[in-house]
Amino acid sequence: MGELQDLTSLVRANTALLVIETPDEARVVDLFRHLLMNVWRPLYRWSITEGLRRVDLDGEDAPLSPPDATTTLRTIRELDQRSICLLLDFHPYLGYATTQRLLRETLERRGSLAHTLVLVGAKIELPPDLEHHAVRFSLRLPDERALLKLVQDEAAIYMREHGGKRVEVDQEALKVIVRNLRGLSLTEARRLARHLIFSDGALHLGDLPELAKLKFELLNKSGHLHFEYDTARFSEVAGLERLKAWVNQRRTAFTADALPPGLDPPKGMLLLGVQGCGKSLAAKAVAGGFNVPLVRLDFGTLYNKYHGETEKNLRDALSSAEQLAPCVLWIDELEKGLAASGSSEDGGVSRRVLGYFLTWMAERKSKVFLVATANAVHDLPPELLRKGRFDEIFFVDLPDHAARAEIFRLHLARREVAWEGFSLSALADAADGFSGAEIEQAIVSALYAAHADGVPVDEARVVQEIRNTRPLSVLMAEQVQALRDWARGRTVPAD
Ligand SMILES: Nc1ncnc2c1ncn2[C@@H]1O[C@H](COP(=O)(O)OP(=O)(O)OP(=O)(O)O)[C@@H](O)[C@H]1O
Repeated sequence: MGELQDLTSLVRANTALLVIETPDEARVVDLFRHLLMNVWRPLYRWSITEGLRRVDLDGEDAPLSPPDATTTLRTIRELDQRSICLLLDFHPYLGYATTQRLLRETLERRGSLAHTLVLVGAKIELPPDLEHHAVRFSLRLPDERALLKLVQDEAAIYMREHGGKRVEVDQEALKVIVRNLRGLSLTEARRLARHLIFSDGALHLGDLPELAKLKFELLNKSGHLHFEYDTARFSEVAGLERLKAWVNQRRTAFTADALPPGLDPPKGMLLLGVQGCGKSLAAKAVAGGFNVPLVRLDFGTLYNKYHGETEKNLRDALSSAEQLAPCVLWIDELEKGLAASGSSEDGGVSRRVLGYFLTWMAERKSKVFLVATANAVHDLPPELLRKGRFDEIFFVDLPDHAARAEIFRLHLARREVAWEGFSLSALADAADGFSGAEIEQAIVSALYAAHADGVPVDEARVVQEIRNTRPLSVLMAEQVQALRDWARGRTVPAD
């Protein structure tokens, strides 16, 4: 059913109080004007500046009474036909006892007809007494056709204001921009489109990072998501060949406008494994490869001692991520947020959080690709590892000889060291048992040492730093082996 039909049903059912949270006030008024074709009732609109006016007629009537909140409610109670009253930004006045009481009596229809009151505002919190009278209604967000039209309108405005100068449009970029405006209300999308167009009179691929950042700032209302400015490319990741091929196969299905027949959008993967072997880097590379924003959810910050708040925080964070779709949602150290304990020690909070998270994973349809990373696999709840939760569970092990050589090459090159003069194979031999992070650290230490001596870094110094390092695979040999044993049969090797 469309949103107009949904609203019509609610009005026909004589719903006493509708609450619509949106910045698109004008769209709500429009929608209700259309609704009058399905169910005829007088339509009134109120704001503190304009007072209560009837607006279903061709023009707009003069205000019925002074605009203050209590007089308005009294006027509404005296209306002699069942009416719809749109109250724009009325909720601040609910802080007053008289207003609150009057509204409650109106909703309970004591001495007045069965009017439908509609509270409209960007964010509406109701006193508990009123909340149970309210039906919250979400406006459907504009689709790509509406967004494309909006961008074109803004481009036309730009042209008018710049003496006929046309906006330079890269058609490929336009498609991606419109796709990335999804999840925003019309007002928000218009603001961002205007910003991109008016900043340089053009729409091009270079606008995408700015758009992703602005959209994130608008949508991360919960504050639990972090926007990761740094994504990566798979060319910066050594090894992990099977994982790369797997992601590559899913790229077009994730980014395509229309899904290939018979396929659901890929949902995500879990990366388990040894510390410092590139799990976080791979998460960043997935976002870079899909060309979508990367947002990180810090599970640890969701926990709150007040009853129900933790679940609410998770709900808000996941719903912000869905509004940001298409995006990659990265949950680092998943085991910290969803520890296997799930006992009643915490009043069942971790059980409920896990339950909500599993349902979300199973039921979501939006293009949020989840990349969860974890080190302490024994702490993960078994439900999470069951087949079908993630599309795939990869085990990221220590890099093999070829991957180590590639890690040396990548990191020497990144630090502008002429790696051609180094024997990458000899370095890879020396760094047997090292993680990528440890190799990177050895290069950095060698660079510091060479800098202090005022000479360029050479292979011998890097080898020296490697010899000075006791890698985690030695220091924690038993844990690493236990991890590998656990992973066998339960996960797919990433390499
Ligand atoms: N396969 C790799 N290719 C290139 N660089 C790597 C690789 N593995 C690790 N590194 C380097 O080590 C750094 C740290 O790795 P990263 O944080 O991705 O590991 P991790 O597995 O997520 O570790 P942790 O479990 O400790 O969070 C990376 O930023 C990168 O510079």
